[in-house]
Amino acid sequence: MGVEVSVEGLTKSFGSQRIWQDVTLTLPAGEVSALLGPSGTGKSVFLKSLIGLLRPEEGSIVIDGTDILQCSSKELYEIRKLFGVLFQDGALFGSMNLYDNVAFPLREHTKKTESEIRQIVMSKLELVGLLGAEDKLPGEISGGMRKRAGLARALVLDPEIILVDEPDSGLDPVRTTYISQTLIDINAEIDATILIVSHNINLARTVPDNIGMLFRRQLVMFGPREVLLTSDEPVVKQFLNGTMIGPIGMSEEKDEATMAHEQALVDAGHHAGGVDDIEGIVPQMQATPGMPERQAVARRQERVRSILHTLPPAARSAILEDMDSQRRTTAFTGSDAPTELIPVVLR
Ligand SMILES: Nc1ncnc2c1ncn2[C@@H]1O[C@H](COP(=O)(O)OP(=O)(O)OP(=O)(O)O)[C@@H](O)[C@H]1O
Repeated sequence: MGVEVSVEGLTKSFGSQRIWQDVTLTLPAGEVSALLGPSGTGKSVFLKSLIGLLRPEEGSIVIDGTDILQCSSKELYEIRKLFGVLFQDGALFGSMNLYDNVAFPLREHTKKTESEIRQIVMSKLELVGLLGAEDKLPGEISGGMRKRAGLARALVLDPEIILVDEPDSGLDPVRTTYISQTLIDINAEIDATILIVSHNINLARTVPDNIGMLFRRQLVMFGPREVLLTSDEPVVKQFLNGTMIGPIGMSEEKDEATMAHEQALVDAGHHAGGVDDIEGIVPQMQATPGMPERQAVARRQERVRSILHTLPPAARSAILEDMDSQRRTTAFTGSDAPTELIPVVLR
């Protein structure tokens, strides 16, 4: 199973520019979490900090018992081996075909034979749906395929933590759903801790077990998906519905006067953009039939049950409703379930 990542009081600046401050959150072991936020709020900076590519000036990042901000460079090197990272553009070598790109970390960091490498590379290419494309160069395939290849490469060293930076960037909604399904399937197959950085609303609503959001240099919230998806926070609602009405502006946050002016325009009939409010919580994606069961589901249920009393009422009732419907599904598909379904005749 993947390891827990525990971040406390993390603050990062570049010179006098504060990116975010006092960020505290725990990525539960083996669960899928997502970090959302408008462009430029420092999501990628956060992701790079987790793997030690950037160094926050305050706070701690404890991974597998080691604070990577305090440890030696040798320890950091060891901790980094736990990670698989998918960068935005897949970060593939343009002159190597997909097979060699995916094989690269194995040739670089292990003493495996070419036949062992072949077995691993082909199984990861199959997992991301790229079998048959091994001979292609990155320049000959679509952006979605490049991301899949990047994901396959991130998986070959059996990572316990997978960081994914904007898996949807440059992809159409359908390809985004396919890559979302792949991420859920990967979690089912290897039970790794996954953090996805994204501003894709569909992905946020359907993929993660836990969601956090960065805004105005703060972590607005982080917790079980139901907390953010039922939140009344204006910035969260605006983000989830993609409208222009709310605190998020074109390039940065808005002031009160701008917000009042825009609200007046909408009250006068101007369309605020975005989609209509989606009532309730969209069901979370499940692993593709035939994949192993996601171990994270049961673990998360236990964990969430233990913190239920600390959650806002709307989130609490959404969680209880979900647990109830899962119980009913399990009861129906359990050993007492009818073995034959009565066919429905459509006329
Ligand atoms: N190495 C760096 N040196 C100086 N400033 C940086 C560096 N890396 C990022 N920044 C700044 O940090 C801020 C946050 O950038 P980041 O890329 O993390 O945002 P983001 O939330 O991932 O945005 P997007 O969703 O558009 O990718 C930006 O203002 C960026 O210019």
